[in-house]
Amino acid sequence: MGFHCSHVFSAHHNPKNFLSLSPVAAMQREDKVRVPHVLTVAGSDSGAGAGIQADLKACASRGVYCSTVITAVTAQNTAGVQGVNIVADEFVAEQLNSVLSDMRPDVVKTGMLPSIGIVKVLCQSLKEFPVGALIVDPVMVSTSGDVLAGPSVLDTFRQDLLPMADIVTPNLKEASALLGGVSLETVADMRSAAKSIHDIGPRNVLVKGGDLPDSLDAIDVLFDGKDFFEFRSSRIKTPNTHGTGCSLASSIAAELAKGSPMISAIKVAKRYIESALSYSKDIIIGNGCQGPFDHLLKLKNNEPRLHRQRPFDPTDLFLYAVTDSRMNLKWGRSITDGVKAAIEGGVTMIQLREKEADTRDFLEAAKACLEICRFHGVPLLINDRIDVALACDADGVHVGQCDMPASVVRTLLGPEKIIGVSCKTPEHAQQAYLDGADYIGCGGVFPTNTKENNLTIGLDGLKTVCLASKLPVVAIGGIGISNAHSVMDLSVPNLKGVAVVSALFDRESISTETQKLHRVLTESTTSIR
Ligand SMILES: Cc1ncc(COP(=O)(O)OP(=O)(O)O)c(N)n1
Ligand SMILES: Cc1nc(C(=O)O)sc1CCOP(=O)(O)O
Ligand SMILES: [Mg+2]
Repeated sequence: MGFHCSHVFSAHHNPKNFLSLSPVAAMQREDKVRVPHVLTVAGSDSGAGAGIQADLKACASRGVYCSTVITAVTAQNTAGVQGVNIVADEFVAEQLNSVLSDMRPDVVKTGMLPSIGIVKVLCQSLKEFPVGALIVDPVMVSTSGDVLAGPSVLDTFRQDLLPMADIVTPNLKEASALLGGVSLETVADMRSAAKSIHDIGPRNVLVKGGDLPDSLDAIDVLFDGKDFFEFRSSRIKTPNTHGTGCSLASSIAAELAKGSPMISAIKVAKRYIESALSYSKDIIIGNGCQGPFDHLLKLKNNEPRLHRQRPFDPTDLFLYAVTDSRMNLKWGRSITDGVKAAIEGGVTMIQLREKEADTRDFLEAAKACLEICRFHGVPLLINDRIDVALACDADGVHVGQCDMPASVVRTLLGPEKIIGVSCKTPEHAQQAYLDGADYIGCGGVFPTNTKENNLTIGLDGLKTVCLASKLPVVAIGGIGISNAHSVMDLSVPNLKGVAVVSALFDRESISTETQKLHRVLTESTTSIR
């Protein structure tokens, strides 16, 4: 700590001291991972659709660290720009010094550079602290038509900044402004503009044709000084395009920081923007005519309360129905019919265990079951198939000792989803807890024909695991109306209920059997709730 403090205090006087690590600090870094890093030098957008905020989100989404130097603070929303407060040149210089001297970004990406002084201090800083690549997004006019960098800055752009750039990414208006107002209406015009801008000095020029009239696709043209490349993506009908320019440039910067060559970086960045726009095409933020999009592809999950997953409640394990494709086939039922009947009978949790189903059929069935379960407030988990759970946004998964480790599942599914792990020993239960599971399934309590070669641990085995477990437990294996009470009567802490396959699904009436079992559990001498 002392080491860090002394450097923070000395930074203003001698920023280069940041770089001289003590041998101890250097050693501490040996086994650490250095992450790709983009520094964005841009303006703040209070509406957070564009500028610094878009850059941060785009880089985070692409898995790259992003530091920020703020050149202006704008008062901005989905209707337009209401005010701009330009940061003093000296303070932009100080921010640049702080970041570049210590954090050594791989790539610098520029956005709004609203004054000649700011462009000059940036060029000076980059000469002092060279970086792997410089991406210049020549932001001049906001998408709402407001001027963000006046014509007076253009000369400094052309003379000082563009010759240092690895790539410059103008839209049609910006390309035209850089070239003194030429008209750009066709792909051929874009090509010739890219060539002329290249003559100013940047190594690559990407002219973005999003505003090109009469074009079904969004066409961008790259000139690398030798060849032309065209990038096409489908034009997504949405008002939520505010910040696409900033985000594209940041995403290119992010890919370059990861070590991609220029063409792959542009391709990946364009694909990312296209998917994010398509995902966000119907979201509503603000009342203006151009909304932001969802860089992290998460906002749409905020469905109405009825359709949203609720937090895991251990009492959901009380009567846990596990489906079986063979039993459904035997009784001529669809998965959804089985699920509906079990819910009608009073189950408190459902797991789709469809070992034989084709992936596509399984996914479709899972989506349909999820709709039914969300409507009734019953959590729906998927057995084994993390991919299916992710694809249908199920409430969670159940995995066994030979399936994907729960720690990996947790990383893939995130903190909110429910994860259950099959355990037969206290050691399994301890590991499930450490791996971030929410509950354990413990069995086979009794012999079963449903799962081949399943080890029966008996009531004693169940008791041992329950006593050792730090997680709630659901008992499984050969449990039905005739023996459920003996499980409940164990009256051990953590035992919250029973999970059942054949006693519900290998029966003529699923709902009747479910009701009967529910009654047995409720009436059992010791309430485990
Ligand atoms: C609630 C519950 N407990 C245990 C299991 C068994 O899971 P696993 O050991 O992975 O075996 P399969 O079900 O995949 O055959 C379960 N599914 N549910
Ligand atoms: C899927 C499963 N897992 C078990 C375990 O011991 O982990 S026993 C089992 C099958 C449970 O089916 P039934 O209720 O028909 O006996
Ligand atoms: Mg399994």
